Amino acid sequence: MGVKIDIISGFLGVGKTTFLNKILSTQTEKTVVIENEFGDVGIDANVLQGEVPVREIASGCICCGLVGEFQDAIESIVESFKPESIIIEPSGIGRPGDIMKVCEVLSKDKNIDLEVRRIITIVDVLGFEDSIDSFGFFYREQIQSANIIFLSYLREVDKLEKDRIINMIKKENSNAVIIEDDWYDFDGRHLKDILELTNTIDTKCLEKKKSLDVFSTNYIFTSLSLTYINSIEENRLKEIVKQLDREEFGKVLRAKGIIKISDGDYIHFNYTPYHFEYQKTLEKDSKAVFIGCNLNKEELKKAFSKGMYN
Ligand SMILES: Nc1nc2c(ncn2[C@@H]2O[C@H](COP(=O)(O)OP(=O)(O)OP(=O)(O)O)[C@@H](O)[C@H]2O)c(=O)[nH]1
Repeated sequence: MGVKIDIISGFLGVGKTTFLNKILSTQTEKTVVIENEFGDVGIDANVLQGEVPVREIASGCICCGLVGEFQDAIESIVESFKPESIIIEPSGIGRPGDIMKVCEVLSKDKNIDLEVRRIITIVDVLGFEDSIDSFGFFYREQIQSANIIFLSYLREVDKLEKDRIINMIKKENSNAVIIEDDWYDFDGRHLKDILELTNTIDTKCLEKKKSLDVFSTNYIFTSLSLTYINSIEENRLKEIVKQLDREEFGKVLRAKGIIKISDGDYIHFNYTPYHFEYQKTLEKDSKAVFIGCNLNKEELKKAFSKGMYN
């Protein structure tokens, strides 16, 4: 039997790693995770919990710039772990169609029996319209490739708005199962049950969704990684977030990291233009990643270094 591939797709900051963590807690198959981060510094591998081995591929997208590395990773995982399944979390600007293509090439050329079982796409209902307007080409592809779609931040919209967004998603993909309940509250078992229901879906319909062009997301998105950031005041961090919202450092679409705040605690923060939150963490390895378009990297660096001395 071939190795089953599940892809957890979705734009920057929609909840892919959170979703993955939930399903890993109930994993019964012998599984390996491939975690792809666009930035140079990986944050998500630290966040993943449990026993499942995680292979991290950073500094680009496994569907364009890092195809070779991705192929090598699959080959070595299959050879050394002999997994029953591989869960791939592409970066938020990754293209599932291209990942499917790579799996197909590996099956044909290297005789590795891989079967794309599911493409799960998570959509942030608050960011949907903005993102489809700004990044239609591949944002749409993430939705169109899915055979199951989960919705994030449902609690922040009313029923009317939720139905409006779901109708727009259906126009992009009428074949996918759209889970209309708030998955964020579900435990891993519940999510696994939902996913297993979609096992019966004929994944052949995914065939035609493979990308045909050679567009690379690396051309429009850039990232900045900061390491060894000194402590920063909580209020200063909140000020920086306001600056991010005002696009003072370019269009920052995602920021995340671990930093020390001035009372000595470390926090794990998550930012998108629609959400900002942070909580205390036991990690003590300061690092942050910013992903966006036209990033003003020098100003961003300065903002954080100012924070050190305030
Ligand atoms: N309240 C709420 N928070 C959410 C929801 N989905 C995600 N989050 C939070 O959003 C933040 C980002 O989630 P991640 O799981 O890191 O998102 P991601 O898609 O892996 O992000 P990338 O690193 O950009 O790929 C985390 O703090 C989550 O707890 C949701 O539906 N509701």
